[in-house]
Amino acid sequence: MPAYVGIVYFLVVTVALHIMGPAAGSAQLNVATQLGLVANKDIARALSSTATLDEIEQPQVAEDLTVFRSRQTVLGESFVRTYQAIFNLSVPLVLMVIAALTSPLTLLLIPACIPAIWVGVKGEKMREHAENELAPHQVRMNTMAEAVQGKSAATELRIYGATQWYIDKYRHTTQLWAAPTTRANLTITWLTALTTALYFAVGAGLIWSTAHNGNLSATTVTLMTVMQLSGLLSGIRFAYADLSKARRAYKRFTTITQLEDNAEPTSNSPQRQHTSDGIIASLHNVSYRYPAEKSYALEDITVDFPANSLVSIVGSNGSGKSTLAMLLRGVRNPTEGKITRPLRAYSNNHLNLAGIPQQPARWELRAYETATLPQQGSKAPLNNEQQALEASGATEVINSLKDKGQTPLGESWENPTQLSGGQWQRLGNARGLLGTDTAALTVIDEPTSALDALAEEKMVRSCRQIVEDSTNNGSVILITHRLSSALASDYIVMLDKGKIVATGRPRELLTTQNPFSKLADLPGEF
Ligand SMILES: Nc1ncnc2c1ncn2[C@@H]1O[C@H](COP(=O)(O)OP(=O)(O)OP(=O)(O)O)[C@@H](O)[C@H]1O
Repeated sequence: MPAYVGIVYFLVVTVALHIMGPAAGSAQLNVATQLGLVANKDIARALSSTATLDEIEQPQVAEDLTVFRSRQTVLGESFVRTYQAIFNLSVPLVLMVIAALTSPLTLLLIPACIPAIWVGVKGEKMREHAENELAPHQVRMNTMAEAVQGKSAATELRIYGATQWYIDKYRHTTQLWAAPTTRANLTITWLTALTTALYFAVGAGLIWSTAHNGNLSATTVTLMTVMQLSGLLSGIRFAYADLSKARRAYKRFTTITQLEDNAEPTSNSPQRQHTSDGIIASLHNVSYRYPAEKSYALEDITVDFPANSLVSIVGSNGSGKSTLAMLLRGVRNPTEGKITRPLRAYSNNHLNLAGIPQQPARWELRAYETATLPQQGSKAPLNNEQQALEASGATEVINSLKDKGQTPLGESWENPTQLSGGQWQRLGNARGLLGTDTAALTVIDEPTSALDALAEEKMVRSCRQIVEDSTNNGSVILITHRLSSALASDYIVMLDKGKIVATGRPRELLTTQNPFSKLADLPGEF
C-alpha cells in the first residue's frame, strides 16, 4: 500500500467531521424541537383527561411530567444521541474500509467490539431491574431523607434524643434497599473495564503487528481506527442507556394518558335529560386534605347543588372555594365523605363536566390549539367550539395576532409571541367552556385579577346563557369575589375556613341575619 494512504485517511476524517458535524448539530436541534412539541401535546392531552390531580401529584408521575414538560425531553435527548451515534457510525465505517484495505487484520477489531456492546446492553437491563426493586422503597427513602435533613420530623427526633439512632437506622436501611443498585453498578463497572481492556488489547496487538512490519501508513490508520471505534462504542452505550431510560419514563407517563383512553365513549346527542329531584350534585360530609398537608382545606361539607341553575360560591381568600371547585369537577377526590351525582350519564367524563380552573395553564402551542386543546384530545369533537371562543373573548385575542390561530405562543418557539395575563386567561377560558352545552355541571373558578370588569360582566352573562342553553339540565357553579356576580345567581354557597357558613337564594340570604348578609352590607368585593 502506498505511504500516502495515511495522509488521505486524515484528510477524509477531517473533511467528513467538518462537513457532517454542523449538519448533524442542526438536525439534532430539529429533532429535539419537534419532540419537545409532541411531548407538550401529550402532556396537554393527559391533563385535559379525567385524571385527578391527586393522581398526577404522585411523586413518580409528577417527576415524569416534569421530564416531559422540559423542551429538551429525555426522549428527545435519547433520540438525538441515538441519531448522533448512527450518524457518526458512518465515519468509522469508512475508516474501517480504508483500514481493512491497508491492513486486513484491522477487521479483527469488529469482533473485539462485540463484548463491549453486549455489556452496554446487559448493564442497562441490570440497572432497570435494580431500579424496579428500589421503586417501592422510594417514597419511604424520601421521607427518611427529609427527616434527616431537618423538616418537622427532625424536631421530634431531637426532642426524643433519637437523631443518631435514626441516622444509623436510615443508613442501614437505605444500604439494604440500595444494595441491588450498588451490586448492579459494581458488576457493570467490572464488565465494562474487562471488555474495554479486551478491545484495547486487540487494538494494541494490531498496532504492534503493523509497526513491527514497518508499515507506517498502516500503523497510523490502525491507531486512528482503534481510537475512533472506542469513542463510538461509548456513544452507542450512552445512546442505548438514554433510550432505555426514556422508554421507562414514557411507560410511567402513559399510565396517565391511559386513563383518558379508558374513558367510556359518550354519546354527544343533545337529548334533554332530567334529574330525579332537581339536584345536580350532592356533597355528603365531604372533607379534603391536600397530599402531604396535615390540615384540611375543606371540612365536613354537606350541601345540595340545584339543577339548571347558576350557583355562586363565595368566601374570603383561602376559605376553600377553589378546592371545592376541583372536587366538583372531579379533578380531585374527597379524602372523606362522598359526592353523588343524580344524573346517570353524568360520570367523570369531560363531556359532562366542563369548567375553567382559576389559573388555566399557558400551553405554548399555536393560538388556536391552545384555545381548543380538549378538541385535540377528545374522541368526539365538541359542538360548541364557536360559542366557547366567542364567549371567552378568545376570538378577539386570536384575531389580534399576526398569524391568527396559527401564531406560535410562548417561549418554546423561535420567534415567540408573548401574550398578556388576560389574553392567556381568555384562551384558557375558551378551553373550559368547550362542552358546556351538554355538560351536567360547568364549574368556573372566576379569575379576579386577570380579567377586566367588562370581561367579567361578559363572563357572568355567558354563565347565565350556558344554563339557559343547556341540553342536559346543567348548572353552572361560579366561584366569585364580586357581590354583583353573586346576587345575579340563583343560589349562593358561602364558605369560611373550609366550612359552609351560609346557603340559600340571594333574596332569602339578604333578608335574614347570616354571614352573607353581613358581608353584603360592606362595599366592594368579598
Ligand atoms: N395545591 C395545594 N396544596 C396544598 N394546600 C393547598 C393547595 N391549594 C390550596 N391549598 C390550601 O387549601 C386552603 C384552601 O385554598 P383554596 O385555594 O381552595 O381557597 P380559595 O377560597 O379558592 O382562595 P382564593 O379566594 O384566594 O382563590 C388554603 O389554606 C390553601 O393554602
